[in-house]
Amino acid sequence: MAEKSIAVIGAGKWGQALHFALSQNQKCLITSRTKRDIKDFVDLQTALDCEYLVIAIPAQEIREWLQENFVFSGQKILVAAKGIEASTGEFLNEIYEEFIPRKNIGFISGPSFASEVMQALPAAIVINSKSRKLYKEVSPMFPRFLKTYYSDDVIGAEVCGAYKNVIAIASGICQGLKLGNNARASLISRGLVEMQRFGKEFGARKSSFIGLSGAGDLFLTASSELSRNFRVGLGLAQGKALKTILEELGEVAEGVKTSEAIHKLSKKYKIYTPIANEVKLILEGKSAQDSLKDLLKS
Ligand SMILES: NC(=O)C1=CN([C@@H]2O[C@H](COP(=O)(O)OP(=O)(O)OC[C@H]3O[C@@H](n4cnc5c(N)ncnc54)[C@H](O)[C@@H]3O)[C@@H](O)[C@H]2O)C=CC1
Ligand SMILES: O=C(CO)COP(=O)(O)O
Repeated sequence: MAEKSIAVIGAGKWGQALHFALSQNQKCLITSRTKRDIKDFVDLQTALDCEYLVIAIPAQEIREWLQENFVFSGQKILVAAKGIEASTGEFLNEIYEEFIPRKNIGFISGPSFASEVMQALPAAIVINSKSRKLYKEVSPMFPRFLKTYYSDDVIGAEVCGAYKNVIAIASGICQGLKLGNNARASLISRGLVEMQRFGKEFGARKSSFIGLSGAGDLFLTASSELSRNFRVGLGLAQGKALKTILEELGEVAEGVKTSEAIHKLSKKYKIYTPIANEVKLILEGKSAQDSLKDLLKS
């Protein structure tokens, strides 16, 4: 295995942005399931032979990808996805830990639109890992414009990153329905409370929700059309079918499937998750008007 070699797996928006960022301080390779004409592109095996892997494959695809492609040989992994597996309600750390020792895994969280990272605009992210050693190794790999913080609250970061996508859909609906800035701010702040209540059930730390991973990423995603999840909400408010919205988007909006996962988990553990529940119902066809107005009334 080469020394301090690093590769990004998955050449979507975030994978390419992370490749750009990580290429500032060292050579960084990139691969994806289809061959791409992009700088540093290598085949999957060459990428898998690297010591550090940044895996930027969407949450719903990761289990199958790991089963089919991954053999652990000491690699250290940074997980870039933000979502919860809908079919099982399992968190990504649970899935990854079936394949890789916990001490070798870190999760990237925080407010970080790929398009802004691609322009080298400043941002702050969190590397969440049970291993501070891993953080110390990977932190210098990031460029100056991406300031890194450390947290060991892996589950907190995961809940924040996944849940904010669902609230961003709700916020996009709110915006699309022209319910006003007051309504949107209320929705976002109640969303933060809801995320925290949900996370508490799984051992997430309160402080993560008021930091970069929680409030930081939620405020970003739930108030900008740069967010794919927010745009899903706008489309729903316009009465478009989900299928059409997702086809037009052409990129992943993790909040769609994550709302199913949250529903599954909140039912199982009896957690009060009113916003996520309404988002799931709207995605299934309930009128966005009725849903959001009811939610903000009750
Ligand atoms: N775009 C952004 O600003 C950010 C995205 N994220 C997260 O990163 C993850 C990826 O998002 P994006 O790259 O933006 O999405 P994207 O839709 O642009 O790209 C997803 C990539 O995953 C690949 N992929 C999908 N299924 C696969 C499979 N089964 N095997 C191999 N590759 C597969 C696709 O070919 C595509 O290249 C998501 O979980 C997202 O929430 C996190 C932070 C920022
Ligand atoms: O997670 C993100 C920014 O931190 C990106 O959000 P979207 O997937 O909604 O575009």
